[in-house]
Amino acid sequence: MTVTEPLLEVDQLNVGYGEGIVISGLSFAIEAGGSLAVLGRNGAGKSTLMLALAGHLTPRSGRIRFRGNEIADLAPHRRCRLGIGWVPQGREIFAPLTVEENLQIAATNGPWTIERIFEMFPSLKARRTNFGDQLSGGEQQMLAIGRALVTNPRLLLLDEPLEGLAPVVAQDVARCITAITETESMAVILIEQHAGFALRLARQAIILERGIAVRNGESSAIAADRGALEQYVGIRKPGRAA
Ligand SMILES: Nc1ncnc2c1ncn2[C@@H]1O[C@H](COP(=O)(O)OP(=O)(O)OP(=O)(O)O)[C@@H](O)[C@H]1O
Repeated sequence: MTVTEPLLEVDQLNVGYGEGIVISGLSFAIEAGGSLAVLGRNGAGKSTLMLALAGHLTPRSGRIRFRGNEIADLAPHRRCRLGIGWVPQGREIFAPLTVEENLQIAATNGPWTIERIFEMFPSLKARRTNFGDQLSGGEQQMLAIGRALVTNPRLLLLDEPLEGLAPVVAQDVARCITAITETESMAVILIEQHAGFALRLARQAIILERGIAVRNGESSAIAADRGALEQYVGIRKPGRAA
C-alpha cells in the first residue's frame, strides 16, 4: 500500500512575538485538495498561525512541511514559489499599481490566468485600469484573492476574507470562495468570523483558544458541538453564510 504524504503537515508548532508565545504545540495536516477552517475568538492566534504558514513569522519551534519540504525557515516568496498563496487580513493591495498590474506582478503559468480572474470577478475587469486605492473594500478583497490565485497555488490561505464587507458583497465573495474550493484541486485554509460559512466550506476545522487547539476534527462534528462553539467561538449557533 502506498502511503501518500499530506500536502501540509504542521507538527508541534510554537509561534510568538518577542518573549510571548501565541501558538502552542499546534499539530495538524491537510491533504492535497483538502480544506481547513480555523475558528476562535479575537486574539486566539488565528492570524499568527497564518503569518507563520505564509512565512512572515518564523516559528519558535516545531515543523512545517509542505510538499515534502521543511519550510519553517523559508522566506515568504520562496513559499509562494512552492505553492502557498496568501490572502492577508488587510488585503495589502499595491495602491500605486492598477488592478491589472497588481495581478501581473504575481502571475505565473498555470490554470489561473488574469482573464480567468476577470471572468470570476467582472467588477474587477471593469476596473482593470483603476489604481489599488481607487477600489471599494469588496473590490480590494476580490483583487487580493485574484492576486493569490494567479500564483497558481497548491494551498490558499484566506485570512478573514469577508471581514468588513457589506452583506451583499460578502455573499458574492463567499460564493466565489465556495466555487473555488468545490471545483479546484487546491487546498484551502480559511480563518473566518462567520463560523457557519467556514464550517460549511471546509471539511476539517480547528478551534483555537489562546493559541491551543481545543477542537480539531471534521467540520460536521465541530458544527454539531454547540457547547464548544459557544464557549470558544462565542456563537450560540452557527449562522448562515454571510
Ligand atoms: N505584532 C504583534 N506583536 C505582539 N503581539 C501580537 C502581535 N500581533 C498579534 N499579537 C498578539 O497575539 C495574540 C493573537 O493575535 P492574532 O491576531 O493572531 O489573533 P486572531 O485570532 O487572529 O484575532 P483577530 O480575530 O482579532 O485577528 C493576541 O494576544 C495579540 O495581541
